[in-house]
Amino acid sequence: MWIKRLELRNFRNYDSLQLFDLSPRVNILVGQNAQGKTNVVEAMLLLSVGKSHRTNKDAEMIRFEADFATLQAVIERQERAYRLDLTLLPKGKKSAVNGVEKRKMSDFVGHLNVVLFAPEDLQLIKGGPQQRRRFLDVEIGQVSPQYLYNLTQYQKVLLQRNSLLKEIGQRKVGEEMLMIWDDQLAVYGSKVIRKRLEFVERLEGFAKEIHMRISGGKEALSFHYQNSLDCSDLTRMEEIYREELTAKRKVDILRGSTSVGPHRDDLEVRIDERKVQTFGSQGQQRTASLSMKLAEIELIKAEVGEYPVLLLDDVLSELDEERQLHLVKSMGEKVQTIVTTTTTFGLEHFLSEEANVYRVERGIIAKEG
Ligand SMILES: Nc1ncnc2c1ncn2[C@@H]1O[C@H](COP(=O)(O)OP(=O)(O)OP(=O)(O)O)[C@@H](O)[C@H]1O
Repeated sequence: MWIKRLELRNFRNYDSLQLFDLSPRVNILVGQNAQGKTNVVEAMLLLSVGKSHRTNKDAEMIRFEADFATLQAVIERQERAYRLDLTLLPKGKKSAVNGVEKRKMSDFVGHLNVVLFAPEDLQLIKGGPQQRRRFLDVEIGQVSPQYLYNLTQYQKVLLQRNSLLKEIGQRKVGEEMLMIWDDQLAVYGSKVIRKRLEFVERLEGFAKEIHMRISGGKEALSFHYQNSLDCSDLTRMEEIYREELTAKRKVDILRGSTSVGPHRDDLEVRIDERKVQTFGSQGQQRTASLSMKLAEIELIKAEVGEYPVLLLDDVLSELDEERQLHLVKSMGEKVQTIVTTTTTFGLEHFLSEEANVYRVERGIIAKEG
C-alpha cells in the first residue's frame, strides 16, 4: 500500500499543505531543523494508528491560534483506494473513511499501515518496560482491531479495580465487590497476553533473520516475553490469572493498585542469549531496534497481505553512508519509504532517478527537480 496524496490544514506549523505527487517508492523530505519534516511523519502516523508518537494531547497538534486541524490522505491498496479524513478538535477527534464517519477510532485504524523508525526508537531497548509495552500495543493494534478492543476493555477494568482497591483500603466498601472486576480483568487480560505472546513469537522469526544479515551473520537476536503471571500452562491462563489476583489481594489493597497483568509485563531482547539492554553496545542496541522495526514490515505483510509504508524519521545520520544507501535502496524496492533528513549527503547517486525529493522550509514544501 502507499500514500498517494496528503493534505494538511492547520496541523502543527502547516497552514495548508498539499502533497499530491508522492512516489510509491522513495520520498525524501530534506530541510534544516524545526522546519516541519517530523510534523509530516507525525501526520502520517496519526492517520494510521490514530495516535501521535510525540504527544497524547491532540490539541498540541493544532496550529497555534487555529481552532481545529484537518488531515486527509488517499491510500492506494491492492484492491481499492481509501480516503482517510481526520479532524483534530481541542477536545477529541473525528474520523471518516471514504466520507463515512467512524464513531470508534478502532474502526478508522488499520486502513493505512505504517512502520515508523525514529531516533527515540533507540529507547525501545534502552528505556523502561512501558516503552516496549507501547511498542507491542501500537504494532499489534495496527493489524488487530480485536486486540485494541480487548486492550481498551482491560484498561477500563483496571482503572475501576484500582479505584475500588483504594476505597477498600479506606474501608468505604467491602472486598466482595472485587470479584466482578477480577473476573473481567482475567478475561480481557489473558486475551491481551495471549495475543502478545503470539505476536512476539512471529516477530522474532523475522527479526532474527534480519539481524543476522545486518550483523554479517554474527549475532543471534531473540525475544522473551516477561509475563508477570506465573503461567507455564497457557491453556489455564485465565484461571491462573484469577488465582493470582486473589493471592495478591492484600498487597493490592495496601498499594491501591493491581500487581499482576499485562500492564506490568515486559519484552526482553537478547543477543546471543545476553540481555541487550544491559550488555549490548550502542551499535548493537541500535541494530536490534532497527531489526525489530524492519521485522514489523514483514509481519504486517504476512498479516494484511501488503507491505506497510515505512517512515524513517531522522535516523539516516545514525548510519554510515553505505548503510544509509543500502537501507533506503533495499526498502524502496518493496515498500513506500518516507525519509526525513537534514542532508542528502550519502544518497546523492541514488537521488536523481530513484527518489522524489522535497525541500521543507518553515511549513512550506516544494518538490525539487
Ligand atoms: N501546534 C503548533 N503550531 C504551530 N507550529 C508548531 C506547532 N507544534 C510545533 N510547531 C512548530 O513545528 C516546528 C517543528 O517541526 P518538526 O518537528 O517537524 O521539525 P523537523 O523539521 O523535523 O526538525 P528536526 O530536524 O529538528 O527534527 C517548530 O518550528 C515548532 O515551533
